[in-house]
Amino acid sequence: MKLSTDLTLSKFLNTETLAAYYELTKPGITLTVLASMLIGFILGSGNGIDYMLMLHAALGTWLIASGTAAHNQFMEWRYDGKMKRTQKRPVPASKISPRQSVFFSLGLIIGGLIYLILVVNYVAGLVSLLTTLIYLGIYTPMKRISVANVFIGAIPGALPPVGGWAAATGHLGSTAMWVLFAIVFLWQVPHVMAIAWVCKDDYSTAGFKMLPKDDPKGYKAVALILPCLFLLLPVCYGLYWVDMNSWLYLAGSLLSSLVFLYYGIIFTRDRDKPSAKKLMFASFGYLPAVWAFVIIDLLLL
Ligand code: HEM
Ligand SMILES: CC(C)=CCC/C(C)=C/CC/C(C)=C/COP(=O)(O)OP(=O)(O)O
Repeated sequence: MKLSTDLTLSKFLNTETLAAYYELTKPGITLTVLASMLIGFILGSGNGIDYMLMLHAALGTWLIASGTAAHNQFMEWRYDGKMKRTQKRPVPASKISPRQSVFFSLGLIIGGLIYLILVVNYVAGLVSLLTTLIYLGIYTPMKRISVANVFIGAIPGALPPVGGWAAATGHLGSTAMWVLFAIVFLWQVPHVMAIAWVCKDDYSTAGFKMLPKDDPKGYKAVALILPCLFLLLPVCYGLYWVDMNSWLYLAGSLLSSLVFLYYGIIFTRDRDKPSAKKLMFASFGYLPAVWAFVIIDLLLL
């Protein structure tokens, strides 16, 4: 009995298995989610940041966000196995079994939720629970039903700054918090549409509906992307308007939004994979840039 426990433990602890579990948590997306939560926490804190509380909020959010991302990979492993982009993920590549991925992901979700409720506050816990439920319960199945999934997926995507705000303040009533929500919500539409164009064939082979129907020339995709890119300009102005940040943030975020818009316009003109790829990379840079301007502005001015 002892020997078999030791063998299971040593198998679990070998570096390849640990790397596979880490990959199951979608580290890139999860880290950006964590950064968005921290921005909500810092702005929600006003002048006095409680660093200990911030650390607890980060740990709880990291646990539940990782678990949520891992559970999405469990739910989609058969479809992921059909796409070039995702077929090397741990479950389709048989590095982790579906059963192991369920235990691991549910453990992280439940652990993170309890941690947030007990150590941070129940509002932050409830926001995270709502995030997980919308992402796994509505968005994930909807990806195979309708392109409207982008507007549903954008809700859990944009809730982490709200969770951060709730963690710092214990409540949800603030214009600045909804401005943060709007920035991430609007950013996701070009982010997702650009990726959907780049991975067009892959997504349709796996049966995902990520692009508008009957849109071979990409006009419908452009109609979704451009309004969001234009709206990011006044929405970014919102944080300056509510006095959360000053001119340095304003200049940096408007410049970032203009660069993002520029790549949106290039895509509007060309509507092909190379221009979609450029827009996709611009989307990867946009949020980190805006968050960096929020922080630099707070530190310097
Ligand atoms: C409906 C919403 C979203 C969809 C469908 C989506 C989809 C994707 C996909 C498919 C990729 C991989 C692109 C590639 O293979 O090159 C990606 C990359 C990325 N996404 Fe998103 N995403 C969404 C929302 C978000 C949110 C809310 C965040 C974080 C706040 C985020 C952060 C990132 C980051 C950092 C990357 C690049 C690194 C990586 O691939 O892990 N995404 N996204
Ligand atoms: C605090 C907390 C619970 C945070 C969780 C937030 C979270 C996981 C947001 C994900 C946003 C999103 C829609 C990603 C794309 O997933 P996808 O399934 O389209 O990506 P894929 O095709 O690469 O699997």
